[in-house]
Amino acid sequence: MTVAHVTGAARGIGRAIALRLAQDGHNVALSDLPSMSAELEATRQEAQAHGVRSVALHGDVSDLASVRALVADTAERLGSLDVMVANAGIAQTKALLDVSPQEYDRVHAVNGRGVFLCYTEAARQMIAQGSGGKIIGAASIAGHKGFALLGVYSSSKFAVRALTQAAAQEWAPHGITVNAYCPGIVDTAMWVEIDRDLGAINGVDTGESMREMAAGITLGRVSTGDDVAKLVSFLAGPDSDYMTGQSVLVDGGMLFV
Ligand SMILES: NC(=O)C1=CN([C@@H]2O[C@H](COP(=O)(O)OP(=O)(O)OC[C@H]3O[C@@H](n4cnc5c(N)ncnc54)[C@H](O)[C@@H]3O)[C@@H](O)[C@H]2O)C=CC1
Ligand SMILES: CC(=O)C(C)=O
Repeated sequence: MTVAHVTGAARGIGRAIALRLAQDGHNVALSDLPSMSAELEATRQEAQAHGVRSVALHGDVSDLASVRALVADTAERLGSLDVMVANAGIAQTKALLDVSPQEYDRVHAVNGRGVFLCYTEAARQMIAQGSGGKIIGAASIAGHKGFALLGVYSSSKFAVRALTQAAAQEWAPHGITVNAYCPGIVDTAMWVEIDRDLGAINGVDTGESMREMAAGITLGRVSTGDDVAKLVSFLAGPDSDYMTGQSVLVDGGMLFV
């Protein structure tokens, strides 16, 4: 049985991925910030109901010591690390002229450095194990197009795509594939926050910004976490063995690139 680690697994897309990977038969290590421990434990219990082993771990993906411990604990408690899903991320909805250098750094610390640390620490473990692996990161449609009022967030997601391409080339000799998923508008707590902040900036009612963005979705609805989890299930399994360095849109047809 393979072992998958999912960061940011307490809620939203990470939770959906955790449950789908458990359903697929992976043993799962699920991690999130300590402040999310109740939600994380609920996800872990749901995952375990699929008949796999599961552990809940706490850590901050922006911190090297923390990510090292997450990887080491996964291998120690579940026997190996075969799939890393670097899902944790934060949003920021602000005009560029209003973003302080500290605010810029925080977004990149979680979304950029966090993915870098999860990718590299997972790769070190997989290389030591000697049996390859699958590394998967959270990018976004905002990693394909810079969105107004989401400029710093968008730049952090472009970074994920670049890291994914470079890592794929560097670690192919070790049998490790590296790919990213690029959701569009997913109905999670993150989008509730973005909708609220866009509404405040543009002076429109709650829900209006999401409705406006959703109007551009070819398939006519916003995404669920499960829509994204289906793609991650494929990327984590053997059917994607001949795929690496890709950042795959799963956006209902918002961007055509
Ligand atoms: N919701 C959306 O429309 C889209 C989301 N994404 C990306 O998908 C990923 C998941 O997004 P959602 O589930 O919507 O977000 P969310 O805000 O609902 O969940 C994110 C999870 O990550 C955790 N987290 C945040 N900072 C962390 C840190 N420093 N260390 C460890 N965990 C941390 C949070 O506690 C939370 O449980 C993110 O990377 C996001 O940027 C990409 C495209 C669209
Ligand atoms: C949260 C996110 O990535 C977008 C584009 O909405």
